Amino acid sequence: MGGRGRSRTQRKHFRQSRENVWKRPKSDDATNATPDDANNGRDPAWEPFATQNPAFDEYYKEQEIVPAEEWDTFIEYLRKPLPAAFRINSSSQFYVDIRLQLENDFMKSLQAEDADGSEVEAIKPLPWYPDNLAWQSNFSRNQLRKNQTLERFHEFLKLENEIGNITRQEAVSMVPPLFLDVRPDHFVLDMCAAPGSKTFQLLEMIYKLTEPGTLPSGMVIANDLDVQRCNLLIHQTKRMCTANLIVTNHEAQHFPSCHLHRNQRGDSQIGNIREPSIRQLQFDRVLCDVPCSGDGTLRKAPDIWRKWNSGMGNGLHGLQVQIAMRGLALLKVGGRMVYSTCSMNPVENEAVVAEVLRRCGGSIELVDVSTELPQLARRPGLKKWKVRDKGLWLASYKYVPKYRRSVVTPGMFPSGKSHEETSELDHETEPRQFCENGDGNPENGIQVTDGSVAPTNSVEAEVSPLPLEHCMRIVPHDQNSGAFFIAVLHKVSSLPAPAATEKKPRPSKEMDASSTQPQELMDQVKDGSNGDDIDLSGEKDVHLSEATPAGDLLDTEMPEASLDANQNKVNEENDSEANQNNVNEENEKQDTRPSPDGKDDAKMVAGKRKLQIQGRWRGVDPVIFYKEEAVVGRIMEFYGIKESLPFKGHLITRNNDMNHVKRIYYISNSVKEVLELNFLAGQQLKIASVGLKMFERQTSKEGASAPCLFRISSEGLPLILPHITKQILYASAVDFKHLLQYKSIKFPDFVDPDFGQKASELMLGCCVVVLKREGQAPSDSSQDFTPIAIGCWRGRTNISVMVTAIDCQELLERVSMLLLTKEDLKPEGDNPSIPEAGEEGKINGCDIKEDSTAMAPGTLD
Ligand SMILES: C[S@@+](CC[C@H](N)C(=O)[O-])C[C@H]1O[C@@H](n2cnc3c(N)ncnc32)[C@H](O)[C@@H]1O
Repeated sequence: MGGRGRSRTQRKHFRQSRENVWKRPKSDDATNATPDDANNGRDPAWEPFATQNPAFDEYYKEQEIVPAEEWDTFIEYLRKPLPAAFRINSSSQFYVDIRLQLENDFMKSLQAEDADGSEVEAIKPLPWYPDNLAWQSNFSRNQLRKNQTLERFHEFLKLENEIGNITRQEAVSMVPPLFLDVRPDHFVLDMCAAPGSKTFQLLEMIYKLTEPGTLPSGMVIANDLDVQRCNLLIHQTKRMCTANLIVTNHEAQHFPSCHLHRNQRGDSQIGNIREPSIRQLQFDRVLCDVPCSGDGTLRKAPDIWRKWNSGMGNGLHGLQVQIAMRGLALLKVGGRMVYSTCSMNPVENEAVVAEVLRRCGGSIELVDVSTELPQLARRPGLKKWKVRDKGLWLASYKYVPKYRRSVVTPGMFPSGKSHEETSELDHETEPRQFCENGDGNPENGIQVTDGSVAPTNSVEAEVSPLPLEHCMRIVPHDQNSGAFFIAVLHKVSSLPAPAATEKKPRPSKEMDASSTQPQELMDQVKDGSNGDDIDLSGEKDVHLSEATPAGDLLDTEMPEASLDANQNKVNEENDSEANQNNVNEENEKQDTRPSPDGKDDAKMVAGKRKLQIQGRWRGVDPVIFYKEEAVVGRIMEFYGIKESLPFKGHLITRNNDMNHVKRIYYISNSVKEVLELNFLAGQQLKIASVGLKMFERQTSKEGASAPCLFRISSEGLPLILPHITKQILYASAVDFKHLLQYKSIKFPDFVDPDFGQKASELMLGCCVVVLKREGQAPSDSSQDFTPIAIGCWRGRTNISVMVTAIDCQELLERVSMLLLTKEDLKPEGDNPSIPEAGEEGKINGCDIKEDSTAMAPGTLD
């Protein structure tokens, strides 16, 4: 279950991110409006985007991205809106029901609409995605609102997405994780993870085959440089309710390895750790879904037509290589890394793959995955391409004018050879000698164009000797999708020394393509949501902090700039409900630089809130192992927690002040190992979010007088449920439904008097109500299905539900469907005194208040 526990900041970013991409940004209005528009009274903001760009056509024709005879179809598809796609979350309790609903109900009813003569196509499962878990629908928003069946489908999508049972995601964006071959015991790094659609898939893979109440032995670290996008990532993955995830906020190219030096051991907040189980971060799988120019998402983000230029890809190549190299350095020997972009540009794709293969000199292989996912239509990677810079087509590095050599690098070309290695033509050419506005003067055999005139093909491109045909390019017209590029890499042996120790980046040079400055490039570049339902136009995307050293060096010297590149806060405990284990931007802007001697910590108080410090990271909530034995003992005693759930060392908080801990998070064994290593290595990881929220302090007056101050959170309930022996009630279907409908019921008013009696016998405080299923004896834990349960509060006179309104709504629907199918529930008519949901009325003579909002903790009667 999901839809819970998200902060205001997260919700705001989520809303912003989902603004209609077809709406032209405000800033464009003035520039694009013509006097005619004013006179005609047209609103230029709602003009459709131009879906053409001569420079784009010229570029990709010259690169032979598709055979000449396919060009028209290719372009035609790029101009069509993209069909919507979504995935069923396979770790959802109800995933089988949802799939059945789609297969048996919606697929048929929507097909019937089609048969009625309307133009809409039915929904269909994507044939290449395993187990019918990914679907595509061709309905536009308007169509979805058009009639009742479609509207019902629309509502279904909205609700299930909000709950976390489905994820809207562009079809091609679902592909890279499928080639990672993730197993439940794997440690996985998702280097550029926000907004998190692929992280979600990775977590599902880790959780595959996991029994209720247990956790997989693997884990995922999801990283993103951008703080706002980290919030989206946290928001997205929160729906997964996982204890096996750490969200970090680093430059991927400098992701720390937490390498422990010999004999290094810790005397840290977690106490003396004798021998850590791991001595550095190494991953079985790495997903390297890098920031890119994003022209593969043109169908969904048509503003890219206008912004596109060939300099975007050139400007990102260097960063992409750095990130891929760091990923390979952090990959275990024998491990697999997937490199992917939502760009079609060979400079961001094949050129990057070729460059890392060259740098890794045989320690990395490009895997031939042509037999995997045979139903996915894709094209082999290109072996030849050219580089375009400043209106010039460059077939080889030797043609790069000297003044551009810091920008156009040898690695961008198929041979990867520098000018020393090729027969150099001496270009002392000054910038002024190149025509940038289109008179097309050939210089030393180079055809100069202005970007809007088709160049000649007089310069033959180099051909790469590497097996780049093993890369995959998905093009839109093969299966009515977006475009994507994927390469699968296998680490055969340790990287050669120079490759393993990446040089520090040269920000200004790497980023300066076609005189495009980094910030300008960031503005131009699609934020790189890689085709997912997120668009944060104008947000900072690529960020290279000045001279950040490789992560390994963090524990010796840490330049200020890299400590908190974004000057934003990762803050949780000191704030209200809004800040829950996430990157918080609504905090006051404070100086986030480290204090050289650490003495001025006490002074770091701005406004009402004290600045939080996570090890070496300022403005970030600390990660503290929670070891308050008295409190933990009380919790264990109150809920009767069995030893089957390991507790010791598995609880953390984000607050140094043990007296004011509001939330306690649960972490898996794998996450515990990483946190322990991180502490020993001097807290190199900047952790934005970690663990599963298991307990929350009850702050209401009544809550404060309960024997246990901590209630079980909705997120934590599925995990802890099989391990608790106290404070549990088993409700009949009718009473369970009534609780969901009316939120609060007095003990004598339950239909089953025995239930009311048992409820009154519980201790004051949090309790769990489990739906009694047919043939199930109360407290029978050997069920072949996951129990349906909700967190409640046993008050002085009643039981109140502590579940969000949206979760109640979803559960009501699921329970109704389930029970009606099994004929387990008498029709409502058998209980004439029970009003329909939404009515205000009485149950057995008792006043019922229909509460459309969630029963917020602390508002109990
Ligand atoms: C293509 S998107 C990732 C999409 C994501 N994998 C998904 O499936 O939802 C690229 C991401 O890289 C992030 N990014 C940009 N530069 C980065 C860097 N140097 N290190 C880490 N992340 C970076 C951007 O903030 C953006 O969220």
